[in-house]
Order: sequence, then C-alpha cells, then structure tokens
Amino acid sequence: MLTEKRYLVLEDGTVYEGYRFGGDRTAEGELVFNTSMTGAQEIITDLSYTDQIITFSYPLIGNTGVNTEDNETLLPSARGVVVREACSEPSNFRASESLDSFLKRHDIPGISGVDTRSITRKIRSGGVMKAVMTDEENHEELVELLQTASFRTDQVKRVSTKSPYISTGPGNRVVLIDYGKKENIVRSLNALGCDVTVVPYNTSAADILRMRPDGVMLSNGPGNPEDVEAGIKTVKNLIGKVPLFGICLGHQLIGLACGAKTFKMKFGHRGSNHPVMNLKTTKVEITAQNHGFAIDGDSLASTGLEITHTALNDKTVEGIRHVKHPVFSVQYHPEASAGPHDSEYLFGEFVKMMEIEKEANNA
Ligand SMILES: NC(=O)CC[C@H](N)C(=O)O
Repeated sequence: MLTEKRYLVLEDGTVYEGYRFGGDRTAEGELVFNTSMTGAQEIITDLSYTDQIITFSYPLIGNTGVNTEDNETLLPSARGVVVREACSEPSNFRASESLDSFLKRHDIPGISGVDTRSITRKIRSGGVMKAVMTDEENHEELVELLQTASFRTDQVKRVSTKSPYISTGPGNRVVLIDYGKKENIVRSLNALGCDVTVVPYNTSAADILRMRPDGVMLSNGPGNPEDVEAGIKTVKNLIGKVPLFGICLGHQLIGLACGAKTFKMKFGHRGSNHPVMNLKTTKVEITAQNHGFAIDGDSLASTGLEITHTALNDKTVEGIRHVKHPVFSVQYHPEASAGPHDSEYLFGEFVKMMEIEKEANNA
C-alpha cells in the first residue's frame, strides 16, 4: 500500500497530489500522455521519451510487470512516470520484477493515485507543458521556476551510442544511425537477415559510405529534429548515394535535409492505435506512435518529396518518399514495441529497395 505523498506540479500552476513510487528524486520535464493499454515497459524504455514525463491515460499500469526481454534500451531516460494505479503484484510468467522496482533501479520517479485522464484532457486542450514531480509540499517557487525554465536541446547526443558496433546477419549490410534507437529496429532488420552496424548520431556520410552499406536506416530519437544538425547534414549527403529508410526522428531529418519544415504539435501522437492511411493502397494501418513534432505538409513542394501516408485523426504527414531517389520514411513505428504489427511490411520494402539498387548497380 503506497502512502507517502508526491506531487505533480504543472507549469500552469495545477497541482496533482498522489503517492510516491519508483525513484526517489525531484524530476522536471515535458509532460506528455500515452494512450496505450499495454506495453508500459517498451514505452518507458523508448529513448524518444528522454527528458519527458509520461502520463499513462490507461488506469492500470504494470500488471504484467517488467521482464528481461522487452527493453528497448538498457538505460531508459524518461524523466518520470504518472499512473492512476501502479500494480504492485504483477502476474506474468515472464515478469522478473514490478514496475516500482524497475523504476527504482533506474532512478526514475513515479506518481500514482492521480486522475491521469484529467491530466490527458488538460494536455489535449492546453498543449504539452513543463511539469515537475516532487515530494516537497510548497510549490509556488517551483511553478515560477518551471515557467522560466527552457528545455535542453542535446538529447540525441546524450543517448546515441558512443562507438559503432555490429549486430551480425547473413544478408544486406545496413548502417543504422543511432539517434536514440529502439532495440526492435535492430531486431526487425536482423529478422530479415540484415547485418546491422549501429553508428553514433554524428557519423559523417563519407564515413558511412566507406562501410559500403546496401542501405542506411535512420532511427527514432528524442527532442526537436531541428537541433540535430549533424544528422541533417549526413542525410543530405547520403540521399541519392544509398537507399535510405527513416523512422520518426529519422523521417523528420529526411524532410529537413530536403528543405521541408517541421513544427511542434500541440500535444503530439503517443499511443498504440493511431490510424494511418497508405495513400497508394488506401489501406488503413493501425500504428504505434510517439512523436511531438511533424513535417509540415505544405513545405514539401519543390523538395522532391511526396506524401505517402497521412494520419486519419488530424491529417498530419505520416509518411514520405523521394520521387527520384530510393528514400522513404514514416513518422510512426513499424517496429511496434509496443503496438500493432500492421506496418511491419515496411522493413520488407526496405530490403526490396536494397535488392533493386544492388541489381541496378551490378547491371
Ligand atoms: N519517436 C521519435 O523518434 C520522436 C521524434 C521527435 N523527437 C518527436 O517527438 O517528434
């Protein structure tokens, strides 16, 4: 039974009172919400949540506990976790610990016993905002501090791999640029036989091309894509030289590299059931999403890019391709984890693209 008080203090002065669980520290960050009913472990270990406090709108979190197989990274960097109820006695044959113990081990504070649906409604109407999770009872100064605090811009640098490494496979050679990648991108490529070399976010195009890859994959990652200047430059210099496939932040970087614009959304898309239309087939895919920025569709004219997928909820751009070069990307997550597998086929399309290019180059 949790009894010790903890508070979630929002930039607009609202205070939610709840109970302390997980790590024991004060933590500030951007307060966002995720509507997934399952997959809390994958969500919390997704590095795209770096510096963010995740509110789960679904009311019971952690009932299957945490296991050793479903981590998207071994060093999660979300700032905090907000739940209505944190299950203290998980039941699942794979569970190795509770959510509370997992968060304690990673020093990520949590607050439970708050009305997460009301927080979600607040963010939907007011937009994402800064918040702090604290055990202090006096909040006036904290609100003032929050209102003047500015966000860091170095998230990708902090979470990217420091040196290259290989996850071997017998097939196509893929260089995966790590902006804060989800492990399931590596697993999905390996499952199709790809040999994956993971490289740091600031690796140059020349260094990548020297590895003679059949294709380059641009990963998901935290923060504002405009802050990842090294990434934009590398992508610019790779387009037309090697097949490219981008996911989420990687997709935004392709847009920026071609001259399109990105913008910060009011409250983003975070959940496991976002409907997206594939404009070529008019088929609807139910997708896993986690993004707060998006490519501005109106800025795509004369970039050489065209829209391939759109979000059915708000008509934002969800997928693009280059009309001349073998380059495509999606704003959502074909690697799922957590979420549905409708768009897993995109990894297959990337492999096909690499095969076609190889054949064309050998002809
Ligand atoms: N999952 C991601 O790659 C997110 C991309 C970017 N940080 C955004 O919030 O839009």
